[in-house]
Amino acid sequence: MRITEIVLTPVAFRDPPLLNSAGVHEPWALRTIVEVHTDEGVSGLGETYGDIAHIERLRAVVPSLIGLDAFALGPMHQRVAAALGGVTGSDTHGLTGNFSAPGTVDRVYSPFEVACLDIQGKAIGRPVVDLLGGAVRTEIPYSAYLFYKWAGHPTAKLGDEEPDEWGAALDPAGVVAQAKHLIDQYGFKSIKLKGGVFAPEQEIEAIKALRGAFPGTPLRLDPNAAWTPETGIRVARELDGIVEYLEDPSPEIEGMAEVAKAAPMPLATNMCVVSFEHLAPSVEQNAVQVILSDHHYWGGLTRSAKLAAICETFGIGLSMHSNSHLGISLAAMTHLAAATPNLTYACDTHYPWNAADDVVKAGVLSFKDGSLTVPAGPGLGIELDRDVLARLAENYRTCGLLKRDDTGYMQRFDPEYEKRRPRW
Ligand SMILES: O=C([O-])C(=O)C[C@H](O)[C@@H](O)C(=O)[O-]
Ligand SMILES: [Mg+2]
Repeated sequence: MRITEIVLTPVAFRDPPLLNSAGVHEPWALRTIVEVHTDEGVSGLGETYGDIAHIERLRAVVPSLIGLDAFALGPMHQRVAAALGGVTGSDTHGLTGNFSAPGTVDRVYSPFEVACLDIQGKAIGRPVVDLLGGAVRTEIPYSAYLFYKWAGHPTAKLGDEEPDEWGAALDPAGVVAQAKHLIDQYGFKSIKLKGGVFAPEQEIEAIKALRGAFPGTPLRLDPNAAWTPETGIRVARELDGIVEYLEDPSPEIEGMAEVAKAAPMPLATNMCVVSFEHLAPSVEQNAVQVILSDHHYWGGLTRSAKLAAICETFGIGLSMHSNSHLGISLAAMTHLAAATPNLTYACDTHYPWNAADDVVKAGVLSFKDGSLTVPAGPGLGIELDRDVLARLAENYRTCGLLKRDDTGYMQRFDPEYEKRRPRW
């Protein structure tokens, strides 16, 4: 079953003004939809970042994948590495941390691997989860992903925004209201708050307000490395018994290791351990106790399964990370989570913030009690909505954005704003 054609479609979809330690989300989030076609008429889908440097790398490797067997994933990884040669420039996206050449190969390979697994599943009439070892669970819990947020995107200056359907969340009461909104709609049973926006005292207060409003619900706080190790230790002690893990309190493996020595709860990361070469130094220093896997940068679903085995070997917990994404990514995340026994935490997803613009036909990916049922159809079990795809591709052509730039967008409204890590 040979690959005959690969179509890359960059898309843009609406994104609310979600705040984080690097700035604020722009009005459009970018992704690339990957379609792989074969000589047997079976096609597969993948989804990845939409930043221009990443798209250029995807384009650069496509010719070397034409003619390859859709089952030849090992050779495919080698071909991607060879086509990228000595990777230069930055392939970072958002707040996903350290750039490295092997990590870039894994990022570029990932959507092609997912599309080929979709093809393989369709060819043998089985869901992708069966290609990953079979489902150890069929309902995949996701967490309510809360963000501090402006009421809407400003027109010219901060304060002139038209409120969107979510409204503002700029203090503990706003955060609790947002949690209620998300939980009422989706039924989530655990909560993550994206922090690193306000001084740690306010974010501790917000977590305590969530604890009061949702007793017994597992909570997490993620300031994306906005705190010095000293601040990280102070916050960790304040949140003892309140959060199930603290995510990326401080920058780098060394900073996390320092916090970990004193923190009463596990530390999690999607910033300092984001590629296979980061695992050994992290294990040596016991820097993190939970890794947020993400198939978009761990090299697809099969390499994420390898990460899971390494975590099991070293007694490291496993959770799942997300960035702004659409339903192809969500379906892939769900199959992976279903096949990964030691993924014991509810997965992150940005999907509720972007669901209105999904390129996947409605019906399959619908949350019940905070969980998704693993799609049962062959492959990823989803279908592309070509009308939506065409609309989002047109958005991409007209939106004027070529890469994610949370800091630059923030500076339009606050010229003094600087990205600082750590800030407190
Ligand atoms: O857990 C995380 O660090 C993320 O989800 C990274 C994302 O870039 C998030 O901070 C965002 O969307 O602003
Ligand atoms: Mg994180």
